[in-house]
Amino acid sequence: MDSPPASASYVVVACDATRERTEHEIKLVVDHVQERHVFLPSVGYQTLTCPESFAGTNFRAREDEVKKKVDAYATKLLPSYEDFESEGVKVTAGFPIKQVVLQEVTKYNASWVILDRHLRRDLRYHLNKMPCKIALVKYDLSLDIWRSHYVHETKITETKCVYSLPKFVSLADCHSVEDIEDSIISCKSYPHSIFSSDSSSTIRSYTKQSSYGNRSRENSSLSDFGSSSKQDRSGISIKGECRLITSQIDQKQNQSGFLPKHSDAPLLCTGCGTRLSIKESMRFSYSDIQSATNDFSKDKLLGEGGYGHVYNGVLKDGQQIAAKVRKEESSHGPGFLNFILRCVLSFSRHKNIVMLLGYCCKEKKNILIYEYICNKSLHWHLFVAPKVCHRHWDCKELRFLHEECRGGPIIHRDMRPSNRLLTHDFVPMLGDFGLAKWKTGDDTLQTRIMGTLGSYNFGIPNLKYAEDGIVSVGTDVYSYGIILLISGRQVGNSKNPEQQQSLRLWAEPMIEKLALHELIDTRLGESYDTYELYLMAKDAYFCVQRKPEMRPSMGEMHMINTRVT
Ligand SMILES: Nc1ncnc2c1ncn2[C@@H]1O[C@H](COP(=O)(O)OP(=O)(O)OP(=O)(O)O)[C@@H](O)[C@H]1O
Repeated sequence: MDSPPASASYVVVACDATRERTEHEIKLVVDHVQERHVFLPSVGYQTLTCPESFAGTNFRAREDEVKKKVDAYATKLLPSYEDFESEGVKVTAGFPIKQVVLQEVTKYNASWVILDRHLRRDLRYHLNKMPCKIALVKYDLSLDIWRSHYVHETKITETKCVYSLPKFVSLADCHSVEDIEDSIISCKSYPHSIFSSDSSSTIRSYTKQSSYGNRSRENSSLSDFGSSSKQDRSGISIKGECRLITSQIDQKQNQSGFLPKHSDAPLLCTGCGTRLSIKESMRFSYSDIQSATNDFSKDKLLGEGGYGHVYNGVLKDGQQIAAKVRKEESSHGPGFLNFILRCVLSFSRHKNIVMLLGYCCKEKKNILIYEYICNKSLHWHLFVAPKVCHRHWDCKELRFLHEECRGGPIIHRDMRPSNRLLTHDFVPMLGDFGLAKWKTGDDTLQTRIMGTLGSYNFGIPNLKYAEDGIVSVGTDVYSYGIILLISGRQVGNSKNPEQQQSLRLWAEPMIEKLALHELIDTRLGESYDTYELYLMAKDAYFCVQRKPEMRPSMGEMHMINTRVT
């Protein structure tokens, strides 16, 4: 392990200042961290209450305007935090957040960066760019340590949380960066005083296991971790602890049926430890699927869609699967062709697209085997158990389908909340290619859609499509806009095109007036991010433009969002 540079005694705390709770969090840090540098990047849609609205303005010109306003807001915000300066804390406001964090870490040679929970989206960026230690404050003020030591090489291939502390590190007793480390170690050495007994978080419970017991001592050896490793009272080094925790996670997974080989596979979800291992053969035997799903038992049934029943299962090597069993049995004819088409289209490999692991055909039975996505669908989170407005609106997967696939764009045609599956980190995964089409020729796909309008597409598209049955990539863009609009709001039967259209008519004037809070379901309370709400509303507004040519492409959406956030 590399030692931090001798001069480094700064902790950079990066917060999104538009959030109400942030002030409490900042105070928590400021009250206890002396002679540290607190950095406060800030953006806010309130600054955008300009007389103009989104309406009738060129999309790109509007974005430039937005950036100027946000910059002005950041400058205005600084004086209100001057009090902190007298307490030996430096406050900086700036935009875009991630670049200013990087700038401040470099300038102050900071040894720690603590990101507030709303900056989770930038975690990977920071892990890639910064050599220092990195932690993330979670919703319950507990702390995830993402890097606990200095590194030379910051380029990472995989991000995963090293360990979690169920409470915000008690900074009251910390007088130096080393103390923070000590605090972390001692938390782990005396779990009963610090760790909650809540076992809902798997990482937390792994951490709890790893913090005491003979095994942890046996496994920690100073020679493993370099001479600069710090030791706690029981002789456990920080890095040793991290390594130990990783092995404990693997051990835990093995206990729950994961075999060693699978435990090396890349993590799909850092929340629950689900992994994805790709098989050598795409063809699965029927008996393997039968035993993985307990012979397609009812308690393994995840749900039923138009295509068939979907069962959860665990393969022999520990890989979790979702097996979609086609309702209509066929070994030839249109039904079988549809099965083949789904297979082919599902091969689109992207980190935000549910991966098809393979297929299984037995006599007339056709089964598609997908990776299992562990945290239900966006539909479930919005309508069945709405709690927090999560950032689920990245459109990377659509950009990939529309703009990055070899052989031309793929139009998904079935974008709806139930097709956006989520991990415990709320990473969206697009599933179900049952209606997808390769776009051929010019701007429109001259294919009349089979099936009823209602069952075809949740966001019925493109009024043009509804009228003459022609789809384009703009169809997906429209559906995506509708998904953004319904976020946090139950709109009755989401398959009903008339309701979708009235949702657009209802939302448009509010967005134009920037009365954005009125868009949000009251059940969400204060638990949403105002700036994200602004971005969502803006994106939705443009995506559901009546004329497809007025809608942005997914590439433009992505570019603008990465620039603004
Ligand atoms: N890969 C998966 N991982 C976890 N759950 C899944 C997966 N695929 C589907 N499910 C769940 O199974 C249920 C049925 O999914 P399915 O995709 O068949 O529904 P659908 O979108 O209505 O289907 P269709 O478009 O074929 O009508 C849903 O609750 C969905 O959340």
